Amino acid sequence: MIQILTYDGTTDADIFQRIHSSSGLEEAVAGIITEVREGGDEGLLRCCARFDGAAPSHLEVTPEELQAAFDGVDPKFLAILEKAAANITAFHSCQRRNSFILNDQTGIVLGQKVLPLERVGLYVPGGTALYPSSVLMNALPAKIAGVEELIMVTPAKEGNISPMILAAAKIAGVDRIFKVGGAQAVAALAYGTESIPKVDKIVGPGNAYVAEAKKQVFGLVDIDMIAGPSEILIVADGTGNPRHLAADMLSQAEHDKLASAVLVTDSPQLAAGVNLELERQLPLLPREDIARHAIEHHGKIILTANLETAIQLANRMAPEHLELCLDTPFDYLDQVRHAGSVFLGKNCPEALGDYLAGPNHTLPTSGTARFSSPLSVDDFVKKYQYTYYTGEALAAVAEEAAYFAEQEGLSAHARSLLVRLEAAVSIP
Ligand SMILES: NC(=O)c1ccc[n+]([C@@H]2O[C@H](COP(=O)([O-])OP(=O)(O)OC[C@H]3O[C@@H](n4cnc5c(N)ncnc54)[C@H](O)[C@@H]3O)[C@@H](O)[C@H]2O)c1
Ligand SMILES: N[C@H](CO)Cc1c[nH]c[nH+]1
Ligand SMILES: [Zn+2]
Repeated sequence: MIQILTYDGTTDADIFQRIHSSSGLEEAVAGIITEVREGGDEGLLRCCARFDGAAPSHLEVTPEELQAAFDGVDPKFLAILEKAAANITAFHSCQRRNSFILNDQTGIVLGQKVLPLERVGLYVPGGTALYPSSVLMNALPAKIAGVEELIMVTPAKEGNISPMILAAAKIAGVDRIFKVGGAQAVAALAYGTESIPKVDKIVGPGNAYVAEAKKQVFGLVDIDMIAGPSEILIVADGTGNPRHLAADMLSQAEHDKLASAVLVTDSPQLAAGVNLELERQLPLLPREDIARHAIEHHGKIILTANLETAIQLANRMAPEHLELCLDTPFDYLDQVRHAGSVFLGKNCPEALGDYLAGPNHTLPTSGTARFSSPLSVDDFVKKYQYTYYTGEALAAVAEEAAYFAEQEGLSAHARSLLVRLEAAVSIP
């Protein structure tokens, strides 16, 4: 069902879909942002009525609503959410950064302070599928970083948010939750309204409207990344199990018609076997239409001469998720340069990472793993640096620094360096 390509060293590495942008999207989103910036809550509610069918009767989820939702969720699911939260917390706790002080020169103290962001907005998608896992993956690193106030927004259907989403928010310690989604929610977080406080940074995945809104408000606030459709690239040799590999490809294909699933192997037998398995398993999926579209339009099976070439190709593609379905995957890990998250061995389906393993599932897509990283505690802190010199320490370097300034033609800089010196009698 997928065309099997033989890699000749020139196969286009630009296989993953670029960030989706439809015509008119930019203008439509700019209009929504203006409506919220100028109209505040009124503009926001108008947009909710227009794009989500109805405006919620009240914007903020009350503590009673939150508790009732939590109490209504299947206890088995609550226990799994708690377990996922514990694993995500354990992993992300290792990412904490310390401030430092450098005072190895007499009379000089240098330092860098790491501080949590004060207020962060978390977008949780709520259109076609529900992602309580994304609540945990985005909120927990923020809590670990020490963010003072975490504001969540998500679309409400008929005035209500899914109890599973609310339960995940309660477990993760989200501070306030608002029943708004889409570009209007991003605008409200960026500019603030009477009800929704302005935040310093907006994180979380969303559809094309959400992504475009994040792009347009970047600069006024920070954003995490523009996440495109899901991607998986599997490197496997002839010992791979076609049934398992096809299942892994379909796990990401079912996210989105634009999702990509790629197998790179040195085994023609495995390639053919996975192809047959894809066709066999697709009709078993409730989201067959989405997964079939993704596989048929953005699925690839690529044959390489050996595994080293397979990994070189993976590096060129810089996939969001990379599975090394090999018997000795650690032998190959050092060859990996560009990927969002790597899954090692034959017992590590990528879906483990979506929910439970602990590493983050908000990852760079569309080849951006070449220069960007998974969402982490780093996304929720900022730094400032500081410098202290005694008079003696300044005197020891002032002339050199002033000379440097003169070379740049900046004599006021030079003057400020020399004017404090004891011997600065000639400086007026
Ligand atoms: N990368 C990740 O970690 C990750 C995780 C979960 C979800 N996702 C992605 O997030 C996306 C979720 O999208 P979704 O649509 O289900 O939910 P969403 O919440 O992102 O978008 C729904 C909102 O879009 C707005 N909207 C819809 N049609 C509109 C229109 N014509 N004009 C203006 N606004 C409009 C509405 O306000 C609606 O509430 C998917 O693409 C999914 O793959 C990614
Ligand atoms: N695989 C998605 C990111 O590409 C994240 C996710 C959430 N739930 C299931 N999967
Ligand atoms: Zn997934």
